[in-house]
Amino acid sequence: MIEFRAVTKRFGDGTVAVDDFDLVIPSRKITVFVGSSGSGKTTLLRMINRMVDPTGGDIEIDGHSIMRKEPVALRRSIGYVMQNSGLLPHFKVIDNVTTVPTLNGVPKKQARAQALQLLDTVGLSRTLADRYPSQLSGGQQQRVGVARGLAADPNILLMDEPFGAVDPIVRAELQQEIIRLQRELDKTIVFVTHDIDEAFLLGDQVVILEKGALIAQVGSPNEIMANPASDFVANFIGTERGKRALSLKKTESGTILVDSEGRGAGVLVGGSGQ
Ligand SMILES: Nc1ncnc2c1ncn2[C@@H]1O[C@H](COP(=O)(O)OP(=O)(O)OP(=O)(O)O)[C@@H](O)[C@H]1O
Repeated sequence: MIEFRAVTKRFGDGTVAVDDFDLVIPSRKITVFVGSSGSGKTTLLRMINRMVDPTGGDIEIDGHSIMRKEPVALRRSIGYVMQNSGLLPHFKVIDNVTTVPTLNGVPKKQARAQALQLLDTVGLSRTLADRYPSQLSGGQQQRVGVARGLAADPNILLMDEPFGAVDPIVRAELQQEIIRLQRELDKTIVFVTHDIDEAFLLGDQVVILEKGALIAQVGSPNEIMANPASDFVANFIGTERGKRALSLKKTESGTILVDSEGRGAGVLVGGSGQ
């Protein structure tokens, strides 16, 4: 469990990116921070592994304050995946994946064998191990980024808009991979996105943020959709419009669900749609 307690981050120029933030992030679930640009998502994420230190409050992991942990060791014990994969361009795929375990003292041969297994885990062929990042597609690079994030076998995996730069089809594949990986590996994943559909697809817990990391609403996707806490949330998640504003329409052949444009979106199953 990760717990934020009254956490504030004021940067040197006076910008308050995070203002008095409280949240419990449950273990072995996916928590998604979603909000518009500048709402403080990345700052929240980076405070978990001390890439950014809070200026107020405390963050605990399993009851222990991160402020008492050595930042470099903490950072190496938590997986981090960022947009554009963050791979080292002059390192081969395999060396990108083994960097952190090697720094942690894992013998080279063992680190290499584990890295090859991780390529399997993220759905990449082992034949790509000796390529350089520029010789991979964007989606393959992101998979390597995920393998690298998992390399030290961390309990916590932080993901900062990891699929922002890939095309929608590859993005959908990668989203399914994350759902599968979470089920298989049982990690605590904290995921940042500005895409509410991605947040609802991946999140067990979704945290909708306004400027200053003010929590507009926190809950499961179903809770938020069924009961938006404010007009801001309703507007942000699009309950009034688009594919989330579904209504029943009677047709000659039965009752169907239509979206706000009147396009067929599905049927109600279980008899109530007839
Ligand atoms: N190093 C810094 N110095 C000063 N201000 C910063 C710094 N890093 C971030 N900020 C500011 O803090 C606020 C929150 O930034 P943050 O990157 O956390 O937002 P975000 O929600 O992740 O945005 P995006 O979706 O655009 O990545 C913004 O106003 C940003 O300009």
